[in-house]
Amino acid sequence: MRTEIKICGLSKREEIDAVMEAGGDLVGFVLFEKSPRNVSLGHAAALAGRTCGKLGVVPLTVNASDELVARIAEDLRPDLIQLHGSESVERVREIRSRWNLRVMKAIGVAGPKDLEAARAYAPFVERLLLDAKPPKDATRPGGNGAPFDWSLLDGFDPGVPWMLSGGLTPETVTEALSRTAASGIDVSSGVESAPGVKDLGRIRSFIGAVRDADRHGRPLAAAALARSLRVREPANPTTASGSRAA
Ligand SMILES: O=C(O)c1ccccc1N[C@@H]1O[C@H](COP(=O)(O)O)[C@@H](O)[C@H]1O
Repeated sequence: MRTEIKICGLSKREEIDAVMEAGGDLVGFVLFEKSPRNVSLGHAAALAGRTCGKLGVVPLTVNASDELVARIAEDLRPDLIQLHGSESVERVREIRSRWNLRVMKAIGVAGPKDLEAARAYAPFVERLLLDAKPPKDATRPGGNGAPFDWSLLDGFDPGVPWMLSGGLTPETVTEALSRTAASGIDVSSGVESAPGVKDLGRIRSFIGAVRDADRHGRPLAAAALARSLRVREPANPTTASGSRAA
């Protein structure tokens, strides 16, 4: 199986090139002023152009206003919008239907109740993103380089693809992939030399470690994928013309 890789908080063209060359899938642009990775929408649109459609573009927002969501939809035409604030299920549904956007909802995880909360969003999103719950005095709800207890994720199967994030690094990602069934993985701080300063070598190492894990097999993730495909398979398969298959 191929793990989906998102590298978040990019601000330079050479970072996009590094993700593309190393075999990443998604690039994230932070549209949140309190983050050291904040970029303007115009700059994000220029960087998105650099992907030439070879990487998925994911703007990250925190409780975005209608105006910002509308501008993102219009100027960026993203592959997914990452909602990393306290957006309610109703707000997620509105963003999806009113602006026709595909949504990745981030949930801060510190205990089983947070996973219950995550499940409530599952029918209305294209991805869930599980991140560490931020400390009370944090200035931002994510991008804090903090991991959480992955054993909470044992048996977590929300019925929608989900990404793991929170304090991942090139050194820890292999273990994260062996211990969880995440279909994707997201990183920001762990591929930086200082807050907001991406390190191209660490980006390459991170993506390389994920692709190595893919090559060696990820039993938990493969089993989860097989289960979800069985759920989608019709009970009485028919041919394309509608008659019962032989
Ligand atoms: O990266 C940020 O600055 C950020 C700001 C506000 C919300 C989320 C943010 N980043 C996301 O947080 C997780 C974990 O990041 P890290 O690897 O622990 O630094 C990741 O999904 C980023 O997309």
